[in-house]
Amino acid sequence: MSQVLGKPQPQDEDDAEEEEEEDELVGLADYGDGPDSSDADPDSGTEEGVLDFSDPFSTEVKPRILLMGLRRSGKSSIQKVVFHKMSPNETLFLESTNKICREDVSNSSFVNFQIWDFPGQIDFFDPTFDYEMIFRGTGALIFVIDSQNSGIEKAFLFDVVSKIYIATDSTPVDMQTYELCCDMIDVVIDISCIYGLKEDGAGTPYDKESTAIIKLNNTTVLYLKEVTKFLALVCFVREESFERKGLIDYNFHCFRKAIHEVFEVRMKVVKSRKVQNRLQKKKRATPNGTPRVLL
Ligand SMILES: Nc1nc2c(ncn2[C@@H]2O[C@H](COP(=O)(O)OP(=O)(O)OP(=O)(O)O)[C@@H](O)[C@H]2O)c(=O)[nH]1
Repeated sequence: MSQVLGKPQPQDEDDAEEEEEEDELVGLADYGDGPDSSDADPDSGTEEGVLDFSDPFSTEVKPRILLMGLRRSGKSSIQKVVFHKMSPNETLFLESTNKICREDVSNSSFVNFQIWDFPGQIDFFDPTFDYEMIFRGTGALIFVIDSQNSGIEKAFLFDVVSKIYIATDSTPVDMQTYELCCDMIDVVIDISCIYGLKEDGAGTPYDKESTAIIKLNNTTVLYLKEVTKFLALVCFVREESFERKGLIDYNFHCFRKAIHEVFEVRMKVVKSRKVQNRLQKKKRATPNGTPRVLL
């Protein structure tokens, strides 16, 4: 996470750790400082250069996304368009990446990971690289939305900053539907930025519960509801069902509660991991090499 200007600097290692811990916990509930890029030189042998993805004493264990592919195959473009709001046309002017770049993405409560961009010219199969590749599913988060009974035709749980959908129901996703949701998020987020998160925009049905409604046609309504400050549920609802909105709102209420519980568990896990790491470090050695705990 990048350093915050004007913030008093920690006095010692423990203070620094505590501050980092606080930052991470805050990061789960608030925006961080946005993406933080750094170049990692594979030859330098520094922390950034060594491709050690498994530091056992690391206090911050972030999932890592490795962008790998042929030269000029679009790795940097994906990163810029998804995380920096660069328009696809602008990627035409991107220069070739000539070293490994690492970026911390921590500007939302849910999306918190590192991206490593491996430039096309790097021979990833060079035996001097010590790496391990793990492909992990993101894990579906949509608990059961009672779509049949509530009249919801399609539901997405979005990270509103990156507009990545974290989860969706089991019906197929088509690009048009997805793009419509993204446009709606853009509009709602713009309005909420202008008028303050909990205020109505002029003529826009953005009420105090952070809800937005757009009537698409005679049969479907697009319904957005804020789940947390960073997550929004966007649903396509049949209009006749929307008239009985109580059931949808009840479903939403249960869903929101479950999501909040997930975050509470996550906060507890992060906190206990930090405590464990600190204990482990203290046990290791004093500055003169004497073990702190005499056996
Ligand atoms: N037509 C088309 N062009 C693309 C697409 N994605 C990226 N490009 C273009 O391809 C060129 C290379 O894109 P980069 O994102 O720099 O590729 P890279 O894989 O990071 O390249 P290296 O850094 O050399 O490894 C740019 O001019 C992009 O505008 C795509 O989906 N379609």
